[in-house]
Amino acid sequence: MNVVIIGTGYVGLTTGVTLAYLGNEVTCIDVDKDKISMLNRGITPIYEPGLENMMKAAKARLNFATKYSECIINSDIIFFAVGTPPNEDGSPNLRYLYNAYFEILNYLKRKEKLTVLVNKSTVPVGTADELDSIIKDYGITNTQIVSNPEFLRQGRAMADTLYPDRIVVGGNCEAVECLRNLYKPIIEQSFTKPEDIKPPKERAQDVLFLAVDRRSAELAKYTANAFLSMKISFINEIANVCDKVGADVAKVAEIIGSDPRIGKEFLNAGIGYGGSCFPKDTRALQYIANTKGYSFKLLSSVIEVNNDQRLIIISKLKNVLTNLQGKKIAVMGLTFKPGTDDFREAPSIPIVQQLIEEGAEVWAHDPIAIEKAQKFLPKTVMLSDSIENIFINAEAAILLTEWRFYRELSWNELGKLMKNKILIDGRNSLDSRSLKQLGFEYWGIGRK
Ligand SMILES: NC(=O)c1ccc[n+]([C@@H]2O[C@H](COP(=O)([O-])OP(=O)(O)OC[C@H]3O[C@@H](n4cnc5c(N)ncnc54)[C@H](O)[C@@H]3O)[C@@H](O)[C@H]2O)c1
Ligand SMILES: O=c1ccn([C@@H]2O[C@H](COP(=O)(O)OP(=O)(O)O[C@H]3O[C@H](CO)[C@@H](O)[C@H](O)[C@H]3O)[C@@H](O)[C@H]2O)c(=O)[nH]1
Repeated sequence: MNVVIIGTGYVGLTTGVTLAYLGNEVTCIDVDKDKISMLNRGITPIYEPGLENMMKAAKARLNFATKYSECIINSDIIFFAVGTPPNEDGSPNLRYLYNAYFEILNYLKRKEKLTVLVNKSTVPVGTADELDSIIKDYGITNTQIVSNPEFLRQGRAMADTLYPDRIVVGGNCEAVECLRNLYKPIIEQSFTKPEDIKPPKERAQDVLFLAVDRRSAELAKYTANAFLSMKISFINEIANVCDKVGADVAKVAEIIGSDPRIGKEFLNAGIGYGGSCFPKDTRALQYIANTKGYSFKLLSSVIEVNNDQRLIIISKLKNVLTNLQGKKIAVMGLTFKPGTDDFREAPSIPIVQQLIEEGAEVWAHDPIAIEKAQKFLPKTVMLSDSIENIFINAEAAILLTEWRFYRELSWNELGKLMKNKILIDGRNSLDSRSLKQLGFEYWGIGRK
């Protein structure tokens, strides 16, 4: 099939490369000239394991462009994967999506064959209906809009796309069948498996294809993210209770998680969730409910708990150091989670800002994103490629992103560089027992 992807970010690029790999002719369009120029040179602008290799493998069927052009006329399916970032009030900004739709209207008018327009961007309930009526007002009748929410995780985007649990398509029959056909190799798992992209260990055998109405598909995306965020905020509150009563949150999570009704995923306590989706989508769902006169109390608490949780690490530091004025603090990990170079809503940003406000001298390290960090952190933060540098004379170290790199460090040697061997693990990721044996004063989140 002829596919056009509008918006070549995490979602658009992953989708475009995958669909080309599966045998479709794909054109990826983006207004960002630098991104397209990199892609045309075979370089991926984002860090996603397996993406670059798959892009190479699909090269013959993959085009990148900055201009909407004749490819729209020839397309069977057009995906919209532009950003929907939050406005000040939490509502999603739909400017990019509407702009993209307006850009293609003139081309659609010239088309004879049916075009399926696919909303992959996360959008409020009713957006597809609204776009549908705008298109009809322009006298265009040969299009059908479907909602096809995306559930990939950054850092695992390729595996999540090739080996998803489910594919959700909301829309009317003809368009839904067109997408079922497009996704057939994934639904049936009948493609050549790339060697460097492994399926998740516990994946169900069949990929569920869920054909629903558009509004349910649109709401399901927000619901999934809100529910996962709720699990994280819930376990974080349990961790805070653990700290008060002397229990271990990892043990509590293991016990409750072994009940399949609860499930063991997303029960890692820490400094809260970040990233481009959970903070944005929880606020968007809260906003959507509010606009309909419904106050979503549980979701408001999920958001509030997450905001407070980020700064818990500062209180823990102050408990051991009394005050932070003039003290060197080593910060490990800056991206919002391991496996990505993304800083959107990274907890490291408010934490580092607060450390600076408290007068600390902040030295920070990240295994892959130290250059990018300059754009997001205050200028006074000393960013270093060398883990040793940040530990020299440090009064304490804090871990904010659980990169494997930090678990594999030679802690004995690093401890010798520090002024005080104090370690606060904001992700409960380090081996507390061996660190204590090495003489570290170790504090986790909700760990005895
Ligand atoms: N990042 C994720 O993990 C993820 C997962 C699931 C769903 N989503 C949703 O998917 C959507 C896209 O997210 P993303 O992270 O890929 O965004 P992104 O910011 O990485 O990419 C969006 C791209 O769209 C481009 N763009 C904006 N306006 C355009 C236009 N008019 N024409 C062509 N290109 C245009 C931008 O230049 C940018 O490259 C969002 O709604 C997001 O909530 C994201
Ligand atoms: O037990 C956990 C699991 C995650 N997190 C944090 O939660 C955030 C989000 O993590 P993750 O879900 O792995 O990353 P994303 O790439 O943001 O993916 C989420 O957001 C995407 C965008 O909507 C969805 O498509 C995915 O299904 C959804 O998992 C990160 O800050 C993690 O550190 C925790 O604190 N504890």
